[in-house]
Amino acid sequence: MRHAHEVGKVREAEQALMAALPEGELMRRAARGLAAVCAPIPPRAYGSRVVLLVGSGDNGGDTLFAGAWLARRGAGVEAILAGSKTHEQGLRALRAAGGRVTADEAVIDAADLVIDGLVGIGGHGGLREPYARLAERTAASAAVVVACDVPSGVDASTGEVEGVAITADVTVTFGTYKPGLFVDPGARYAGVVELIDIGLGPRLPEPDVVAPHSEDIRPPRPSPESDKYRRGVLGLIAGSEQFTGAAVLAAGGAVRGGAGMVRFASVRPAVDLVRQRWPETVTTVLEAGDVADVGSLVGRVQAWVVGPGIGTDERAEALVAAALGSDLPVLVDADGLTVLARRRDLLRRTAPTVLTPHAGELARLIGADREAIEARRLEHVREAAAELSAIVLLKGSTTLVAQTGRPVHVNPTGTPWLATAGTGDVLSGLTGAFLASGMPPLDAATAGAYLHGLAARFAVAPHDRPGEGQAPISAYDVITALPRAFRTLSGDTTWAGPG
Ligand SMILES: NC(=O)C1=CN([C@@H]2O[C@H](COP(=O)(O)OP(=O)(O)OC[C@H]3O[C@@H](n4cnc5c(N)ncnc54)[C@H](OP(=O)(O)O)[C@@H]3O)[C@@H](O)[C@H]2O)[C@@H](O)CC1
Ligand SMILES: Nc1ncnc2c1ncn2[C@@H]1O[C@H](COP(=O)(O)OP(=O)(O)O)[C@@H](O)[C@H]1O
Ligand SMILES: [K+]
Repeated sequence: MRHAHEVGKVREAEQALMAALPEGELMRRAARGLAAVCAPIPPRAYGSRVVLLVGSGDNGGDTLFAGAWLARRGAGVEAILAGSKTHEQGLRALRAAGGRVTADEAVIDAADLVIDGLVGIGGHGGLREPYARLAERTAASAAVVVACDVPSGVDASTGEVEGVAITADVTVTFGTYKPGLFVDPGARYAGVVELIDIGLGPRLPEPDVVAPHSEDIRPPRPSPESDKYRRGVLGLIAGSEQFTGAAVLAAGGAVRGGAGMVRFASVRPAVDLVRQRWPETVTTVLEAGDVADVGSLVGRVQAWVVGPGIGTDERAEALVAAALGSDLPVLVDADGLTVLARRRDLLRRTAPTVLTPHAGELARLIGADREAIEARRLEHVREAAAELSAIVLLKGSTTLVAQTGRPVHVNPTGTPWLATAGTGDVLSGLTGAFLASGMPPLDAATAGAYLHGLAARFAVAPHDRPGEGQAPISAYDVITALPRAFRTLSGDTTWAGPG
């Protein structure tokens, strides 16, 4: 897992470490790390044009020291001092190394490399002038842009961006990742993120946000003792007279997600279609009076998924109530979430509940504004998990999974091509398969988002070659690419079976 800490925790750890080190040592480590990442970037070491954007705090200090290092190795370094004051030792070091100070902002236009040291973790609110103007000019230049610690204008703790921010190709961050580098909109501005170890690690507390690596994703694998029941039976309630496709897609996610069995219940047209496409499912046709008894009609299951395409009428409400009335893990998605917005009482239960809203659905659930959720995803997903007593997977650009008392999990896979109807249904079926296997719900949701996003990437660019173009995908293509996504996980590439 990559760990990210909010600013307050970074500052505390930094204070403790600083007290144990000679003065200036921490900044030296940060600046050396920044310079080492920057050094190979310009087309030539000698005579390359490097511009430093220097603010009034220590972020500017790091940048000046890194600039001094580059100047000593032959780069032409010019610093724009944009703050009300400047880090004095940093400025002395730059001048001693042959770097210059300039007031001419046009140097940005011709730069090979711009290092953004305007603000780091001390930033708050939108960028003020002249910082905003410098950020815009930098965006218009052809220079490679490296942000020191965080792109200026991005809130390090939340990823919020108010107005203009530096758009970086690379962000060199110190001591620990910052949540704002993982979560949109901030993540979009960060580019590739490089972490520099400055010795903070042992002094850091529990992370606020974590991003899994592929080795952290461990979907259930059958063992020699497995049978279909022990692998986990998923009960899936999806589809209606009007919406049948959602049922087929959710069933596909569950089947390809490795459920031992999928028991599917719905009205006749949805059952017929699911049977046709996924004959391996065991189906139950629900007549008008069957709804409240769906649990006993379907038979034994280890988890439920309810919601995709069920509509939002009274019948749908009864289906959601029936699933949540069980003492099993239940994932509620799509129409099921719309029903829950008016029946939050159904969430009072002891077994785990997983909710998989997009921002619009979450807005209805917690009575918030959709735009506010998009702008401050971390805050809202945490709030929702606490308020709804559920594990909440918030979909969209950067999917987040929150469970109260645990770091928020941020999904590193996915692609904007996923923004197409039906892909969410695949995710709910897939995650349901993991829940049915007995996986803890936070892990199930994290693994679901990861594999779903990876499958989508494979579907978009199947050959995985550098420079390969991308093509639009359907939700069905994501299902088809799921086996390949599973196989990339560590340990799944070699077959050590019989023979
Ligand atoms: N922590 C660590 O482990 C280590 C930290 N290190 C480095 O220190 C950095 C933190 O330095 P820092 O505390 O001096 O704050 P910093 O980010 O330079 O900004 C403060 C200045 O910005 C200004 N300002 C704020 N918002 C603004 C806005 N919207 N628009 C315009 N201006 C704005 C604000 O002005 P004010 O609002 O107070 O008037 C204040 O003057 C950190 O990111 C890392 O690079 C490393 O050296 C070693 C290890
Ligand atoms: N801009 C985006 N970038 C990356 N992924 C996105 C983006 N927008 C949507 N997605 C993903 O696409 C899927 C859409 O799900 P959802 O909105 O529930 O669609 P549907 O209800 O039609 O199935 C989710 O997995 C979501 O995370
Ligand atoms: K910065």
